[in-house]
Amino acid sequence: GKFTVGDYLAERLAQVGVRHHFVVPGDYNLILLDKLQAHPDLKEVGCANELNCSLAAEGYARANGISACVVTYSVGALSAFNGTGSAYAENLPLVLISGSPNTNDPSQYHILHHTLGHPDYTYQYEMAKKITCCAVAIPRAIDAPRLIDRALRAAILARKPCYIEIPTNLAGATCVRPGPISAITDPITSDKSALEAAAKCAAEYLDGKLKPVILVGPKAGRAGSEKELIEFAEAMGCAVALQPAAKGMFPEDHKQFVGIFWGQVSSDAADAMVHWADAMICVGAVFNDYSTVGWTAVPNIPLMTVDMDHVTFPGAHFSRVRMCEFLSHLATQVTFNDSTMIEYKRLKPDPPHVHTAEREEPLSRKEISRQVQEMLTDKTSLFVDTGDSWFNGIQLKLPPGAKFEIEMQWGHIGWSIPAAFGYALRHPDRHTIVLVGDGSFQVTAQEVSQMVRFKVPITIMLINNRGYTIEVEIHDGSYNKIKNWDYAMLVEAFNSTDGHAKGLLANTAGELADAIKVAESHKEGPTLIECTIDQDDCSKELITWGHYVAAANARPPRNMSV
Ligand SMILES: C/C(NCc1cnc(C)nc1N)=C(/S)[C@H](O)COP(=O)(O)OP(=O)(O)O
Ligand SMILES: [Mg+2]
Repeated sequence: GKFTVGDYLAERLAQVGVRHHFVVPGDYNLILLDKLQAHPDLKEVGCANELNCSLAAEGYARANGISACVVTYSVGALSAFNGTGSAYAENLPLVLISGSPNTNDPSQYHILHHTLGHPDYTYQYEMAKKITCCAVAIPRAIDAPRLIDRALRAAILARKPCYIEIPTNLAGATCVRPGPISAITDPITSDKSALEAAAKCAAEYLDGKLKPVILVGPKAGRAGSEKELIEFAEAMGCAVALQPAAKGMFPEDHKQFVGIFWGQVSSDAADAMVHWADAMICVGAVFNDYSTVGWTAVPNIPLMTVDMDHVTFPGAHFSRVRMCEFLSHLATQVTFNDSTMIEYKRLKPDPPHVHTAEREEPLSRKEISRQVQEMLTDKTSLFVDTGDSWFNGIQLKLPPGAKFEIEMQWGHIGWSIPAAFGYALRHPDRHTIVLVGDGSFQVTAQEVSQMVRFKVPITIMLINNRGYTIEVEIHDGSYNKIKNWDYAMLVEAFNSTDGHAKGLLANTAGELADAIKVAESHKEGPTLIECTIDQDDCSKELITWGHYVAAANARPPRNMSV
């Protein structure tokens, strides 16, 4: 048959590495879905709603490097904007694709369904521009190759989402076949002179410094620089601290790992090392209100920062220097200096004694963490949702090979359920485990039914503390209470007559241990374990962190009258 706009998009998505595309159908995108479905390399994954569809694509992009979410106009896309915002905040190239009205409708001033009820349908495209690095609306079939290629290349280079809007009557319109994919995927390498000048500046910055420390942030992983980071760190010989959102991006069993730097809620004396440093090399770091504990933990020495495509020093900036190329170049230039590791050996706290609860003891947060720690292997990918799960997850020690996924910049409660689903489809080889609170779970619970449908054996540790405990610790009120569900029963409901999920309840340490054994041998579908703990049984880190974040939120408005 004829080659169409939809076929062009399908071929390009397959060429950039997409193997599953996440969809919710609607009459503006049905022809497009047919074309995507027809591509041999693409597997269509239906989701229960467009918020979850976009969050599943966000999680898929973490596993695959790029993802696609296909929704219908307005009623679909406006929900998918939330997962797209997450992809923007988290530096993930999610391709948001939306069907849109027939190209004849605007000039006929037609009032159409799913729209705001007036004949101007450009509002979605205008909104999409704000939350993507490139937004295109295809006006004619002949423009499709140029605009689709532009959006895909922009997303791949910037590691940000892009938006492609395809009118319902263009998806099946005739289109030329795509040219070489290298035109889309070839990276922009560092400018040679900028790279050399930046390396020279680094030598000057480090010259004479006695106690350099490397601080790793979340963009180090997103830039695909984990290998070069290890090379650089080993050439330096110095302490390596990680921001919480970067957990898992540098091996925690590495001899130079000194813990998570998170101000007063740091782990393993990482804060002492950062405060002791006389030089700090920030690699992909993001200093926001949460990672600086309400601005109480902002480094106060001059920094050298290595970002995804530029490098800065006190008094210098170099554009078009790619992080991975700069780090591996520096690794051949720097002088080995392990003074910080010698000091760390003096400071490193002894591992805390962890109490093992008796089987009949009521479950506590500490006992859950102890048992989850024992679940972690080199095959584990651990997702931690917004809530005390952040703190419990970040305090866990990752064994070699274990991976960690967190959404600390966007922080959408419930993200972990669809995101883990999308991730696990791309990584069936890994054991995906989710740490999620009861409040978060209630936001996106429907996607457990997709885990049942696609037989994805994810283990969901649902921490039921009867409400929004993070919010309770920041600022309490009746709004932090939620209606309790029978979570184990809910999973049975998703099974209906043809599902194989397991829903288990653990009120005691023994029941949790037994439930984890069931989960580890259950491969036919997800296992949800509801772990009940007291509402105020939260980590000490959450209470400290919540106190400072609440203070930052409460800063009075500057006196504007003078
Ligand atoms: C309501 C909200 N944040 C505000 C919020 C509201 N809506 C969205 C989409 N995202 C958000 N972060 C948060 S962190 C709750 O404490 C989460 O509760 P839960 O999942 O139960 O975890 P904890 O009990 O450990 O806090
Ligand atoms: Mg809760």
